[in-house]
Amino acid sequence: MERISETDLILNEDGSLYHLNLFPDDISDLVILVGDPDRVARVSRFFDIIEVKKGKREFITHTGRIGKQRITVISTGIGTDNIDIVLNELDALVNIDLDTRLARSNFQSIDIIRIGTSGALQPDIPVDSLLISSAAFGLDTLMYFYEQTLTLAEEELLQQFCSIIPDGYQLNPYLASAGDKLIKQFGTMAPQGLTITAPGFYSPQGRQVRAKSSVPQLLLIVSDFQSSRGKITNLEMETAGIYGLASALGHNALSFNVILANRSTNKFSKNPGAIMDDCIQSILTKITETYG
Ligand SMILES: O=P(O)(O)O[C@H]1O[C@H](CO)[C@@H](O)[C@H]1O
Ligand SMILES: O=c1cc[nH]c(=O)[nH]1
Repeated sequence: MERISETDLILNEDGSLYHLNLFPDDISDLVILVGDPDRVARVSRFFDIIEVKKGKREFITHTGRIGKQRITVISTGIGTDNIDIVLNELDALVNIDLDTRLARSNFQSIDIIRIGTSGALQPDIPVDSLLISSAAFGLDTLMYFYEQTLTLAEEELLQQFCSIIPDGYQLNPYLASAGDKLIKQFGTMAPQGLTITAPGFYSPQGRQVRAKSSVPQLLLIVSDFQSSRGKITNLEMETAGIYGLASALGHNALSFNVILANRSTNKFSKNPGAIMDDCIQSILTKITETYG
């Protein structure tokens, strides 16, 4: 086993992880990821007890319990570049001895559940509904930097998707899937769909404000895509990175998308806060039924 150097895995002066500012005891093996730092407290207010409240930059962490189940909720901020930080540091907290800087011999897998917002692509997906990403195409570049193993079916799906991207679009998508275990446990809670993880909110999600888009047909092309695993249902900014890195590290991940916008009908939720709160509550209820 090789010792991990001081610049490969950086610790703060107190020995906590560089960005998350956490120690191994601060987290559960069941982790909820949210984008918005303010959403952390909106999740943890349903905990019976909060044991840990820490943070640094956009990475706010609360750990507590519902009944006997210990749960950690962490904000990632926006984008897969932050997912790189959060997933690697979470994994380090459970699978690296921070004193010896050696990987622990007893690998521990964690369950990672994203509760995020998203825009639907298909006209029949209602605003304010919940959707599970069965898999996600990453239009960002995060997983170019990690070894990925795809099943034959995943390779075929990725090929199908790549074949509809017009020449000149300079997109090189990757694909990553939800963890089988969590799909089995939570998969009936909401419709499942294929997600696009975009490296931005505006032109990378087909929005036209003032800057001219170089991919003006993006929304049309991805909404028309029909695959053996159905249509592409929604756009957001983290899921493919979470699925890709969770799988590379041996963890299970599942992404819930609270649909706030419908890009086909141009409708936006009239009550995004209340809808998110309802979704958080039903996911926490299912978590307690499943793990409790
Ligand atoms: O609501 P969150 O979890 O941040 O998720 C979505 O909202 C943000 C964009 O507004 C992106 O992070 C996107 O993935
Ligand atoms: O359209 C949307 C809505 C929420 N989050 C996104 O990334 N896109």
